[in-house]
Amino acid sequence: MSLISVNNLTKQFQRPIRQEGFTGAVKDLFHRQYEYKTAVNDISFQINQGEIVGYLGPNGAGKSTTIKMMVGILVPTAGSVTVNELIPYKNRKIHAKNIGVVFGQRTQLWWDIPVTESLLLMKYMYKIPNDQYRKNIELFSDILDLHEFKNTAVRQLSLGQRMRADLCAALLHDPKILFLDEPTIGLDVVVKEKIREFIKEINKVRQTTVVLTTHDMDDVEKLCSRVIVIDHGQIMYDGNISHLKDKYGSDEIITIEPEHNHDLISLRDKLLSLNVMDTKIKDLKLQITYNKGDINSMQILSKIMSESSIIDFTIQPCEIDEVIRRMYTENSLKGKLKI
Ligand SMILES: Nc1ncnc2c1ncn2[C@@H]1O[C@H](COP(=O)(O)OP(=O)(O)OP(=O)(O)O)[C@@H](O)[C@H]1O
Repeated sequence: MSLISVNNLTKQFQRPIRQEGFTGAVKDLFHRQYEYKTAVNDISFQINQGEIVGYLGPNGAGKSTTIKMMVGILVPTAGSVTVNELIPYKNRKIHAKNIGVVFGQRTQLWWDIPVTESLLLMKYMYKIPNDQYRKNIELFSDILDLHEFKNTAVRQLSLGQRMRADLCAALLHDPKILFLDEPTIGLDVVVKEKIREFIKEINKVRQTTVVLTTHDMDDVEKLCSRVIVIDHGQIMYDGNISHLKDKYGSDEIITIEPEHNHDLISLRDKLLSLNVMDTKIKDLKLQITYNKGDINSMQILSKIMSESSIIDFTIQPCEIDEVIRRMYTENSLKGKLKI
C-alpha cells in the first residue's frame, strides 16, 4: 500500500473582491463579493516508501498548497489525501510524529535561543528518547557540520546554517516522510551540495520518503528518481526524468574546436549533408545541434574527423530546466497536455 495517497484532491481559496474608492469600500461593508481561485484541481498520485519525489511547477502552480494539505495545515475542498493511513488535517498530532517539514523561507526553530537549545526543545516536544536523540544529534551534526554554530542564536545564523539546523530539527524524531519546500533556495553551491548529500544519505540509510518542491533543477537531477509536474493546479507529468528528457529534451549540442580556424566554414557546409538541426560558429568553435532520434554523436564526429583535425570537442545534453520549460510552453500553447 502507498505511503501517500492523493485522490482527486482539490483546493479552492475564497478571496474578497475589493471595490474601488470610498463608495466601493462602503458597498463592501454591506455586500462583500468573493472570487474563487482553484489552486489544486482534481489531482491524484501515489507515493511509496523510500521514494524521493520532486514536485515541480512554475510560480503559483499549486505546489505549496498540495504540500500544505499533505502536512495537514490546509483542509481539502474536495477529494482526499492520506499519509501513512492518516488523514493529515484530522489527525494532526499523530501525523506530526510521522513527518518532518522544512519550508525554505521559514524556520521552525526558536529565533532567540542557541541552536542546541532549540533542538533540545524539539526533543521534549516530540518526546524523543535520550538514546535516539544522542545518536541523531551526533550523526546529523557530523554530516551537516552543525558544530561550528551550535551555540549561536538562530537569528544570528546565515541562511545556509539555519537551513542545516532546520533539517536536523525536522529529522530528530525519525519521521517516515520528509516534506521539503524549496530546501536550497538562496544557498551557495557548497551548502546546496551538503544538503543534497544529507537528503540522499537519510533516504538511503533510513528509507525516509522525501517529497521536495524546488525551482533548482540541480536538486531534481541529483536527488529525484521521479518527478510530478503541476501547472495551473493540474498534473502535467508523473514519471521518471529520463522519460521526460526523451520526450522534450532529445536534442544535444556538440561543440567542436578545429585545429585550424579556416576549417570552420567548410566544416559547417559539409555538415549540411547530415540530418542535424542547426549549426553555428561561435568563439572560433562549431556548435552542432542535433536530435538523438535522427543521428548520433559518433556519426557526426566521424564525419568531422574525416574532414579535419580537431583539438577538442564536448557533448552537452539538453538541461532538465530546458526540458521543463519546453513542457510548460507546449502546455500553454496546446491547453492541457496529454502524456
Ligand atoms: N491562502 C490563500 N488564499 C488565496 N489564494 C491563495 C492562497 N494560497 C495560495 N493561493 C493561490 O493559489 C495558487 C497556488 O499557490 P501555491 O502557493 O500553491 O503555488 P506554488 O506552486 O507553491 O508557487 P511558488 O512556486 O511561487 O511558491 C496561487 O495562485 C496563489 O495565489
